[in-house]
This record gives sequence, C-alpha cells and structure tokens, in this order.
Amino acid sequence: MPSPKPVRAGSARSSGVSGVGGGSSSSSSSSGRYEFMSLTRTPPLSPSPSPHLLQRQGSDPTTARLRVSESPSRRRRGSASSNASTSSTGGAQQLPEEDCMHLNPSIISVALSSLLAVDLWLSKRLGVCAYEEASWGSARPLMKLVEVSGHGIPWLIGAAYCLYKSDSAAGQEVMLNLLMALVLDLVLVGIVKAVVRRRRPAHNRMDMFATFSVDRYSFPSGHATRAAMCARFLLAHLVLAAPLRVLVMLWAVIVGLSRVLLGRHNVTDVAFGLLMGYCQYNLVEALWLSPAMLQNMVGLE
Ligand SMILES: CC(C)=CCC/C(C)=C/COP(=O)(O)O
Repeated sequence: MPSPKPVRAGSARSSGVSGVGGGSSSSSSSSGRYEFMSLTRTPPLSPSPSPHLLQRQGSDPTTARLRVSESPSRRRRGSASSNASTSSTGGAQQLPEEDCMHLNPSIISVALSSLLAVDLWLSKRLGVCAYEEASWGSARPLMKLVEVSGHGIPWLIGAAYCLYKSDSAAGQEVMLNLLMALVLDLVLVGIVKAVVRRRRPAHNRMDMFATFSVDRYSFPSGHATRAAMCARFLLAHLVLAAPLRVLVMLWAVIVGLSRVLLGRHNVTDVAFGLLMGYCQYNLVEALWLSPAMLQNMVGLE
C-alpha cells in the first residue's frame, strides 16, 4: 500500500485545500522539513465562528449555538484540552466529566432542534391560506369559518343557551359540565401559553376576533384543545348516529388542520393541542359536577 505523500503547507493553502474535516493539514517546520500536523491540534484555517456568523447559520440562535458546540473541531479541541490536562497531572486519569454529563442532554437538544426545524419548515409550507395572495388564498374565508366553529365564544354562548333552555335535570347537568370544561380549557391553555411563550409563525396575520392577550402566543393551539375536548365530550354525552360521530371527529381534525393552513400555528402547536384537549376531557370527567354535588355546594352557602 503506498504511503501518503506529505503536502507543502504553502501549496495546500494556496489551492484552498485543508485537511480532511478541517482538522488534519500539513505544516512546514522552520528547517524546511514537512511534517503532518497532529489530528488533535486546532486547525489554523478554521477559527471559531463569530457570533455574527452564528446568527446567520439559522434563524434560531439556540440551534446555531448547538451546531457550533457539536461541531467536530470543537469536540476535537475539547478532547485535546482534556488530553493536555491528563498529561499535566502526571498521567492521572481525569475523566472528561463535562462531556459525560452533557452527552444525553445534547442528544435530546439536537433531536429537539431538528424536530423544531422540520416543524417550522413544514408549517411554513402548509400555511397556504395564510393570506389572500397565498397559493390557496381563495380558501381563506372557508378556513376562517372553520376557525369560528372552534372559537371559545360561540361554544360558551351555545352551552349557556342550552343550559338555560334545557328542561331536564340530565340535560342541565351535561350543559353545566360543558360550560365548566370550556372555562377550564381557556384557563389551562392560557397558563401553558404564558409559560411557553412561543411566538406565532411569522407568516400569520393577527386578524382573529376576540382574543386574550396570551393569544399572541401559539403553543398550544387553543382551537385544537377545544376541538379535541369538545369532540370527546359530545361523543360521550350525546346519543349520535354513527355518521354524525364520524362528522364530529372529522370536525376536530379539520379545526386543527385549519390552524396550520391559516398560518396561525406550527404543526407541533396543533398536535400538542389536540393531545392536550384529548387529555383535558379526562380531567373534566374527574371533576364532573353531579346534581348531588351541586346540591351540597348550594346547601353550604
Ligand atoms: C375570548 C375567548 C372566550 C376565547 C379566545 C379563543 C381564542 C381566540 C383562542 C386562540 O386560539 P388559537 O390558540 O388556536 O389561535
């Protein structure tokens, strides 16, 4: 097998060739001999990116930071310094504790950053009704109608009206609990939005009616939580024919999808919203207000 030929440092630089992965390159000693540079030495032609460059690597500075901290040259430098510290302590084994401790969190962070990058890309591509001039802009009025069908105000008014009109105790119980569920949903979504504070997609037009201040945030989608929770509620408490049951489920899915098509949300906001709404129904069942409980509450007053 032929042995590798040393390359003149000058010629390598002039032809723009650096070592494989930027870490292995050749250098010339002062005596004119040519040597291979150690793999663990910091390559002179790949300085650390400036913060300005970091900003340009991606719109999310966190992602950019992650990319740099995970870069091979940085890892090499880290291992080089840990090797140096090992030799400076007279061969005593010093575990690179930092690397061990950050291995798992960084894998999770990289996986999360990748998921978020896909999420942003997909959401932007699916936001085809985000404005009138968009590719499916003509469907925007229809999507806004779907939006109204999942808005909190029509649901609150509808449940209050049915409660008022209902003449059976069972009907009143169901409507009262639906009202309680809708209020609970608004509170829980408001709390999560205020804690997470994820901005709505840049292509969204903030032309929704009747919003709370937390609704400038997008995670999770309140329409999606409400749609999933109300769909489960209706399926559990209304006696519906099979086609209607399918329609209720379809409606919940369409409300969720319309949030992304309208550009209001990213895909993950809606996916999490649907899941959260689904789980919220379990909470509603656990907190179910029965007539006996109501009588007790009234009796206590
Ligand atoms: C004013 C009331 C009673 C409810 C606000 C409903 C609303 C506008 C929620 C935001 O939903 P998305 O998070 O899906 O955009």
